[in-house]
Amino acid sequence: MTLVAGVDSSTQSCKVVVADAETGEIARVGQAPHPDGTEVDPAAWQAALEKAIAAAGGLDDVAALGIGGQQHGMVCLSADGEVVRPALLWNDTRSAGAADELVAELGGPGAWAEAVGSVPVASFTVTKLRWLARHEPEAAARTASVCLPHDYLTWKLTGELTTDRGDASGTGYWSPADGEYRPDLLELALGRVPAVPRLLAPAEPAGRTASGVLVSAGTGDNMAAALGLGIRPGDVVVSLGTSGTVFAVAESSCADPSGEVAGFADATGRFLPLVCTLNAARVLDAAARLLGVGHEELSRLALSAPPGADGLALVPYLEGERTPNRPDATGAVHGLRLDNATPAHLARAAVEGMLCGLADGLESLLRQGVRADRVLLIGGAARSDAVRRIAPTVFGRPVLVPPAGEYVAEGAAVQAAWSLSETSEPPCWERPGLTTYEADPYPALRERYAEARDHVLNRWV
Ligand SMILES: Nc1ncnc2c1ncn2[C@@H]1O[C@H](COP(=O)(O)OP(=O)(O)O)[C@@H](O)[C@H]1O
Ligand SMILES: O=C(CO)[C@@H](O)[C@H](O)COP(=O)(O)O
Repeated sequence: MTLVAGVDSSTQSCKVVVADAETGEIARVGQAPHPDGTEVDPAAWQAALEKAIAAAGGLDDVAALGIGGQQHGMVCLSADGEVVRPALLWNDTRSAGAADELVAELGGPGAWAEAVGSVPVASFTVTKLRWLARHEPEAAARTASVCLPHDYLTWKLTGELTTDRGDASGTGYWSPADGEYRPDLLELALGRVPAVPRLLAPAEPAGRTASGVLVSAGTGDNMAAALGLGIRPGDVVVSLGTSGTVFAVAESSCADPSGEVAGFADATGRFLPLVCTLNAARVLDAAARLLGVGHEELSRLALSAPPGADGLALVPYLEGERTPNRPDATGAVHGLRLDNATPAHLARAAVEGMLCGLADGLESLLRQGVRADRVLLIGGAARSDAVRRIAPTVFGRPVLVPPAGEYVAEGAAVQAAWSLSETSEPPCWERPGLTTYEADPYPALRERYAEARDHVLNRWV
């Protein structure tokens, strides 16, 4: 039996799975936490990766490894390969002003959608480079090359600075439609063109570790999840991790001038239209903290309240929001009355509010012509029974839930096996059984959320 390993170096932690390269059967797993915060020293990701690999039994019997990583993070390297400053992550919103500048300078959102398939907001790497040039000119001057979190870890393993089309498509300076970098946009942002990772073909190896383990190209976490689930056109994935994402695999590229849908590339040569919210699983973390309960009790409370929480509506912009682009917004609770001022109603409103943000994202995808024959629900918050049972009410359609698993890491392992086999398409591993959750739609809930979502305060200055 040949074993491969896959990694999910995500916002909150690093997860590793070791699997059979032919069947995908999981043999071992490991995990290690990441530091909190929206800027992180990449050395912390490397330390967590080493711990998670050790927890997964090491790589001595593994033939290939792939790295899936949180998208967009700006990793700046000096000429001698030192990290110039902590990486700004996808959920850092300090470059929101820089994003507005760049959008205006290129000629508006439509120009960016045409150039790179997406309209940059603070999450995108290109806006972080502009912020660096304006606010940390010395660090900008020392930046010889810029890469992404998964590129950094792959580089540390192989000595090669490479990337893949999936993660490159989230930078704001690589075009999914053309398959090329846009050095003009790098120069617009930073004032000069730094070195960028060499782009690898989907199954092209990045190199080998010192001990000889083959390392695949790696990719962004959502692209890896699509691989891990084996989704096809017609499938839509709702991922409820630190970020909330709604995405699908498409045969052609997308360019949404509204900026709601990011026109990313996937890890196989196709495309990955995606909507991302800053707020997802941590909305439920916050609600549990407010109520002084754990996730199981929060779920029980939420299910004990009626759909719509008797008019209590929670707007989940706890970290600002990316879609809609409200980087300075805060969360809000509306419709509070004596009869709905209960822990159960607040728990229900938190689940419904979080899901409504993703339901808006699903509608944005549909407006771009994406087919949603099936909606799959994954991510940490999908472990919640309340989330699984309430999601069909909010989405107005059934949701299919695979067994709790690390589908980003499994997708990275699929890519590792693909790099070993060098076949034209990735290996088709046996997919887990899906549990269907159905419920009566409750349109008034979405109408109530639409009434509430614009009535929020900006963060306290
Ligand atoms: N049973 C649960 N109910 C609700 N949230 C949960 C549950 N289990 C884990 N979570 C939350 O899921 C999040 C981690 O999900 P994960 O997909 O691993 O995030 P990421 O990949 O972004 O690091 C954490 O915020 C955690 O609190
Ligand atoms: O920014 C995006 C997608 O555009 C996020 O999906 C990040 O890739 C973070 O992912 P998680 O840590 O939430 O898995």
